[in-house]
Amino acid sequence: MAVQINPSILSADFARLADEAEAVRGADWLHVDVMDNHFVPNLTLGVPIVESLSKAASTPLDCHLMIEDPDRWAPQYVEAGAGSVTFHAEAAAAPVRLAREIRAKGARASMALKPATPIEPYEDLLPELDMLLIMTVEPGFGGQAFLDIMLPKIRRTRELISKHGLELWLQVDGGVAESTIERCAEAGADVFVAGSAVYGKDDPAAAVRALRARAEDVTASAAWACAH
Ligand SMILES: O=C(CO)[C@H](O)[C@H](O)COP(=O)(O)O
Repeated sequence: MAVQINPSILSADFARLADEAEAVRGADWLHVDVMDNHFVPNLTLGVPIVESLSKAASTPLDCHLMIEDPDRWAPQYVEAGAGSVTFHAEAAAAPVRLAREIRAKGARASMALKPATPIEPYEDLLPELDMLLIMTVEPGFGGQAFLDIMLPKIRRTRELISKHGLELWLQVDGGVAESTIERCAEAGADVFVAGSAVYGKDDPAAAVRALRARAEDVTASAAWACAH
């Protein structure tokens, strides 16, 4: 199972988005944080910017919708060119129907859990998803400290994925940096979102390579990866 590094454009210069996308060439996906100032106390960007960025960027877009009413909006992000769309379990009225609609429109369907939301109630939904995102900060802002208390949830989620024999990607987002990525990889994550740890560096592409190397080192010998 390959490690994936997804730089979050929340920490990029929004006036130079196309250039910032090119600055992380070699990354697997560009993580796009969509915030509506209702689901989270911050406001970022919407469908028109995703549509433009999807045409300008050579890296596919992984859109993380931190918004109310994703049942209405998520399909529009697929139409705007996102290759993967993540909605929040806490916000979706009909998560199974929504995941099926995202897939039917041709994108990968993903669901996110805030730190206080357990994975267990969603075990039966996992086959409907291509990726599960575990937030390792409270969503809303970049540059927050990684929440170590999320590591057991990452472990339990990896166990559920193995138990059901699923090809589900397990993404972590928030405070992921060279100092924390190894703990996430050891616990079972294989897709890593990093904002300030990439765009906060002088050479963002080198930061992506450094993060990847650390995660790959751990994944090569991690019990969960060997058992897979
Ligand atoms: O979803 C997010 C915030 O809600 C961001 O993707 C995340 O916080 C990335 O920033 P950083 O790596 O600096 O923590």
